[in-house]
Amino acid sequence: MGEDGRVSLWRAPRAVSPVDASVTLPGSKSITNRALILAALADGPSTITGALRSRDTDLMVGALRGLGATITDRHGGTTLDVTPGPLHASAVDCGLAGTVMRFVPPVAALADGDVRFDGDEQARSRPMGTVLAALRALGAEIVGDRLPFTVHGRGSVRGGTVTIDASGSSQFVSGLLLSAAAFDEGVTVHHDGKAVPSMPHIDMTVEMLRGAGVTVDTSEPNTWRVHPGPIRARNVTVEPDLSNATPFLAAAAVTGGIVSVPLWPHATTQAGDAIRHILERMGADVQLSDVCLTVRGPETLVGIDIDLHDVGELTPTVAAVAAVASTPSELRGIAHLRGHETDRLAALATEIGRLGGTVRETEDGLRIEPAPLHGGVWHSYADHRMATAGAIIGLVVDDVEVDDIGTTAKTLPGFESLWDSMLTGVRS
Ligand SMILES: O=C(O)C1=C[C@@H](OP(=O)(O)O)[C@@H](O)[C@H](O)C1
Ligand SMILES: C=C(OP(=O)(O)O)C(=O)O
Repeated sequence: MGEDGRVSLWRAPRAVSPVDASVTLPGSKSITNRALILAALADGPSTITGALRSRDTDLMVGALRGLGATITDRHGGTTLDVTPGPLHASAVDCGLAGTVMRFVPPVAALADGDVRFDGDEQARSRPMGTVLAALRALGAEIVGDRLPFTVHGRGSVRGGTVTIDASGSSQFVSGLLLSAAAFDEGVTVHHDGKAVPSMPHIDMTVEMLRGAGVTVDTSEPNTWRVHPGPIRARNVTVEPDLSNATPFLAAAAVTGGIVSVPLWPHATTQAGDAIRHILERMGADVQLSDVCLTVRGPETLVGIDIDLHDVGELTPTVAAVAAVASTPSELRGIAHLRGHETDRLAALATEIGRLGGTVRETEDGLRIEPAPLHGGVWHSYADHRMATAGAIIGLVVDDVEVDDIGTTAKTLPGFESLWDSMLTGVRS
């Protein structure tokens, strides 16, 4: 925001030559926020190393501190020491963070006292009703169906079995599972509806619960059963955020350059790992070594026909690459993106269209045709991944200006300087 109250424009740097850089990314938002919830409910103190510090993770730290956990930091903030405490009345600011608004209410239901939730104006339209109705069915008392709402915590929650339609967000399932072991009877979640999106994120939840000694039964399809019992305190090291790596790897793809990301895990539940195969299918050469992932962009980038249902978080990056590809792309299976930070399908169609692109919003995705793009203002809609999508296009299109580049602080503070360093070939 400028001094006059208007959102300032960031001139997206144009790549004057193919990029050639190594970019080290901070920790994963999704892993950090899960680790924080589990540590706050654990049976002793834990340490989280390599944590992401960003708006979304700071909101999670603030929420859990307010509820009673003691959280201190070291090493510039990226090592977090978490000591659980009795959970009590509080007020939670969710900002625009899906992980805070969906993961913290079950923790609040365990508190002794009222916990009021609110967030950004834009967060008030993000879907919440499914999680709150499920919590009520499990014995919690809640007033409201979307932000703002109040959880009347009574110190314990009965738990049991609940059937929900999680086709709107995997976070509905993850949120219930993360606290479930602390409910008297544990929780069994059945999903009934169209396919659940972002399944790798539910796998991440299950894997992290099991890592903390919680018994989770996933033997029946669309059913997750968490047994009641202690959540073991443990020290966790957070992987780099692979979704946040995708704009940098896309930079190699669109400029015909080369970008390496150190510490890319060989086995991971992060959705961002899918970028390897996506960029390969679009013509890039992708190599995963013991030390890093390296993407070399092709001479001619081709479009892609792909179902992104499992990895919807990558859509803004993939759409930006597709917008400058030589052949059409069809991105499918992502109707649920209409409930993300903003309606991402409408936002991408509008903004690529504004720069001269040909994009059609379909029932469950986007169809993007090759077209010569020109400069203009790219609107971010307070969405970090919209802002980085504008930056990708701006590498190869003159005079693209991104409004509110600062919104990238939701998950990647300092994005602009990391982007500049990539362009100047600094190896971070
Ligand atoms: O659990 C998580 O950490 C996330 C789950 C996904 O949400 P949806 O299932 O709503 O897409 C993903 O898009 C989001 O960025 C993070
Ligand atoms: C959908 C996203 O975030 P949130 O955790 O707020 O849902 C995202 O980061 O792409």
